[in-house]
Amino acid sequence: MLLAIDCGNTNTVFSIWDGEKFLCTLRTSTHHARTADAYFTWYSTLVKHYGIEADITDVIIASTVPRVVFNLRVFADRFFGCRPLVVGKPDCLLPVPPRIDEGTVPGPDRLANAAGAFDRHGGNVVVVDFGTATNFDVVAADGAYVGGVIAPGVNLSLEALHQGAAALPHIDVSRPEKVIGTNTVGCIQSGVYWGYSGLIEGLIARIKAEYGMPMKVVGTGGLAPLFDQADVGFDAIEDDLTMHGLTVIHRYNKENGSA
Ligand SMILES: Nc1ncnc2c1ncn2[C@@H]1O[C@H](COP(=O)(O)OP(=O)(O)OP(=O)(O)O)[C@@H](O)[C@H]1O
Ligand SMILES: CC(C)(CO)[C@@H](O)C(=O)NCCC(=O)O
Ligand SMILES: [K+]
Repeated sequence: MLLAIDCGNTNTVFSIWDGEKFLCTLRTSTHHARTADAYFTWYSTLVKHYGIEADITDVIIASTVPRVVFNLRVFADRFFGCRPLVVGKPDCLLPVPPRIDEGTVPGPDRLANAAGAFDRHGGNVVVVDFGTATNFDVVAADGAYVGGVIAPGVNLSLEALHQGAAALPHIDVSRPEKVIGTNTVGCIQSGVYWGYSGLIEGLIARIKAEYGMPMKVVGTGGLAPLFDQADVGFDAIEDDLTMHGLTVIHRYNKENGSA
């Protein structure tokens, strides 16, 4: 069985893949100082709690935080006796290499999104991924990741507003009915929700115009369903897209002798 690990700047997600389906998904905050033993204590407690019989033979990691990879390698080696595939490292093959400016190191999560989107939709896709940042990942007809957009994430924007403006409280993002807020919270909610909806809609329109061919738009990440309520232009919402991409990359490496 495969353990797929997606380390974002905020959260780290583990999913167990039995070759056909995900048996479970576990989430913890990302901390570079977390040791291999701490990962295993957390992991084994939850796997036992869910009553899962997991015989892990393979591990694949996509990390946007380079420093966490060392302890995750130790974790894979110590507890599963395997050398993990690390997306973005030279020994991890990609089904299709990215086509971006030389010297650019694309986020491994974006490479996984591209592989996952191509497998499900066959290219000419833009993935909109809501995490710490909101990234738009453009996947060409042949499955190559060809770039996109990085915008400040929704929760990061709210936090920045709270940090930078003494009289503004911290609030959670939600969909206000009205655009014209009549209290402070309502005004902030409108600015972030309707402002961000405009950002998404506008960027999708500009990406499509520049790309020049019909594209599918797939939303993923925790806040995708909330923004789908504003009809920003998603054709599909797939909350497991990054993880699915990791299983695709893993399978490709197995088939091509690199894992
Ligand atoms: N209505 C909401 N308001 C605020 N946050 C929400 C809401 N719904 C979901 N979330 C957040 O979305 C997160 C899940 O998003 P996701 O895993 O895509 O990104 P992340 O973990 O925040 O970022 P990264 O992947 O960059 O670490 C959850 O941690 C949750 O806090
Ligand atoms: C944009 C984020 C932060 C999104 O998780 C991540 O993919 C990243 O750190 N990327 C590196 C830069 C790039 O993708 O071009
Ligand atoms: K993510």
